[in-house]
Amino acid sequence: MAVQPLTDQEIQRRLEQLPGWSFADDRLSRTYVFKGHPQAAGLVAEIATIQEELDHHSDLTLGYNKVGVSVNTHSVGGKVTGLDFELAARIEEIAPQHGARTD
Ligand SMILES: C[C@H](O)[C@H](O)[C@H]1CNC2=NC(N)=NC(=O)C2=N1
Repeated sequence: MAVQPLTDQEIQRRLEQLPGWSFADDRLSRTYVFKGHPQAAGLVAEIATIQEELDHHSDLTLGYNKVGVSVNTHSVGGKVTGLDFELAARIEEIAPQHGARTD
């Protein structure tokens, strides 16, 4: 079955498994905070690899010690789908390895 937008209720249910992520303006978002720039940049590089593997791409912002991730699914007109949650879960798996703060 083709990818479909999730209902608000389903989004809220899935967000319970992703502490730190939020839903607003039809996007899933999270900011990660690091000790410094190399760690933040390292996460961005690994996210890029995962995004190519999934063929699903977030908007990333790299600051001095922060990485912002924001994603929805263009092919359904910019709504949140299971693909966005799949990417978020993959990023959550690797962020601690780059020293992302857990607070
Ligand atoms: C052709 C290519 O598979 C599509 O454009 C993919 C690429 N990455 C994507 N990323 C996101 N976030 N949404 C999409 O619909 C999407 N589509």
